[in-house]
This record gives sequence, structure tokens and C-alpha cells, in this order.
Amino acid sequence: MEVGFLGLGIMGKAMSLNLLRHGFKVTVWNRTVSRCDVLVEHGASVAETPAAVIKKCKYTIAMLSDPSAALSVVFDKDGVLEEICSGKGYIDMSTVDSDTSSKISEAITGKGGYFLEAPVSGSKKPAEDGQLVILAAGEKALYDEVIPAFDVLGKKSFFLGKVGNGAKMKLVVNMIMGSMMNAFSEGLVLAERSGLSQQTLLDIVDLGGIANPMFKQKGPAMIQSKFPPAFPLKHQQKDMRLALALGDENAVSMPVAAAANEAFKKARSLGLGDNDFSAVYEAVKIPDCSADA
Ligand SMILES: NC(=O)C1=CN([C@@H]2O[C@H](COP(=O)(O)OP(=O)(O)OC[C@H]3O[C@@H](n4cnc5c(N)ncnc54)[C@H](OP(=O)(O)O)[C@@H]3O)[C@@H](O)[C@H]2O)C=CC1
Ligand SMILES: O=CCCC(=O)O
Repeated sequence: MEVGFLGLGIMGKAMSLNLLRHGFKVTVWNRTVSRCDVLVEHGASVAETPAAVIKKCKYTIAMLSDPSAALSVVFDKDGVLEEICSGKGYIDMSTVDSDTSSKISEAITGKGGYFLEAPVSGSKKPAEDGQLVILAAGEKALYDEVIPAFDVLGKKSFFLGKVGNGAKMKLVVNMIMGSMMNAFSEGLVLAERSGLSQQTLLDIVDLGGIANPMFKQKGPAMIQSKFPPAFPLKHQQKDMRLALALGDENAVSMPVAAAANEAFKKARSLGLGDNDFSAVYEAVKIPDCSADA
């Protein structure tokens, strides 16, 4: 199967390498062209524009940072819309809101193409290992056709129905994750300020009912103030913001998520946006001056 791939950041690079390893022919495009080099070393072809990728490939996957990037790659000059047509499928795996996904879907299907949104749960390592969880929605026929690619990229794929459902499910999951990371960070700070061993806290948490892979993997690095980016904090804050907007739309009060979003915003203002999202720990550590007022 020949697949196009747009966006070679942390996730896109790992996912496209994985497809190459499993025998797919892959044509890549990335805004910063030098990021294509490593893919070429592993057998990928490079196209000069998103439109050129679409022209060459029956199926094209996108993995882009946020709604504005996802829209730009489709609607701007040399974008996806210039070449999408009947018989071609476009699969956007970026984490965006349902409105963005719907706009893209309408434009693609308006030109006769097929559209699937397919955001993923799982980060850099699961992407490298083909262990993502795929949350697809949109054109079921396209979903069925690209299952061989999803089987390489992920350990489980869900088809969630109409366009928007995948985007919404992903935002709900990441809203929970961002809130958990804040609670975990507060716990680590509270342990330290109370004179307790943070390592012992990690050991105890890992043995009980709140044990989870995220605390286990990120905790040891966090207590050493190391935050190598797997999931960049700026993207987690984008997801909190989009999840809160979904809460607004549905009149769901989410005070925990709102507080977590503020902590991620504070971390961004401290210049931590390109660190892993666990770097919110650094923002949580800073005493809240407003509390003294
Ligand atoms: N990292 C993770 O653990 C996970 C991330 N996600 C989601 O996947 C998506 C990608 O994440 P990740 O790979 O970590 O992000 P990165 O920041 O590593 O990569 C972002 C990609 O988007 C491209 N891009 C950004 N802005 C534009 C633009 N205006 N036009 C064209 N291309 C653009 C970048 O190109 P360039 O190289 O030129 O900057 C790069 O290829 C995000 O939506 C994120 O929320 C989902 C699950 C896990
Ligand atoms: O969107 C990013 C998800 C990261 C993860 O699931 O660990």
C-alpha cells in the first residue's frame, strides 16, 4: 500500500518510520524540509507540497500540531484541496476540535474525496512501537480500507461514527490526562515540602489502585526535574483549551480541568512549552503569590 504522510514531528516521524518498516511505500512532506532526511534514509520519497503528496498517493495521513496547522495544510496554496478528488482518502490523525475536523471533512468530501479523522491515544514510545490507540470517525469505507495501516500504527482501533466523535473522544481523554498530571505534580510537591521522600511516594503510588503507566514512566524523571519531550506541554495546553471549549458547548462544569489548564498556561509562560507536559510540575512548584493577597 502506498501512503502519503504530512507532518514529521515527534509523532509523525515515528509513525511514518513504522509504516516504512512494515513494507508500506511512504511519500512524506514536512514544512521544515530537513525533517524529511531521516525518512529518506529509511526509504521514503519526498514531495514538495501537500498537494503533490495527494496527487501521488491514494491515501494520505496528516499528523500536525494544532487546528491552525491542520487547516493550513488543507486550505492554503499547494494544499491538500488542490489535488483531492474521487477515489482518494485523507486521514487526519492530529488532535483538533470537532469544528476543525468538520470543516476539513466538508471540504474534502465536497471535492469527492473520502475523509477520516483518527486522533490517537499514546505518545512517542507507543508510536515507535506501533502501540497507539486509534480513535477514528467519518467515512467507514475509508476506515475499512486503511485498517492495514492502522494495524501497523496501533494496538487497537475504534470506529466512533460521525466526524467529530473521534476529535471529541480524544479531547475528553486528554482532559482527564492533563488533570491527572496536575494532581500528580501537586502530590510530588506536597511530599517534598512535608519532608517525605518523593521516590517512596512513587513506589507507594505504583503499588496501589492509582498506579498507572503515566505516573510510572514520567515520575522518576520529574523528581529529577527532567522533561524530555514525548508529548509537548504546548500541545497538552491546546488540548485542555479545546476540551474546556467542548465543556462550554455542552454546559459541563469542569473546575478541575480549568485549574489544570491554568497551570499549563503558567508553565508555557515560564518557557516550558516545548518540554514534555510533565514539566507542569515546575509551574506547580512555584508558590502562588495571589494566595497571600
Ligand atoms: N507527542 C505526543 O505524545 C502526541 C501528540 N498528539 C498530537 O499529534 C499532533 C502532533 O504532535 P507532535 O508530533 O508531538 O508535535 P510536534 O510539535 O513534534 O510536530 C508538529 C508537526 O506539525 C507541523 N506544523 C506545525 N505548524 C504547521 C503549519 N502551520 N503548517 C504545516 N505544518 C505545521 C510541524 O512542522 P515543522 O517540523 O515544520 O515545525 C511538525 O511536523 C498534535 O496534534 C498532538 O496534539 C497525539 C498523541 C500523542
Ligand atoms: O495526546 C497525547 C497523548 C499522550 C499519551 O497518551 O500519553
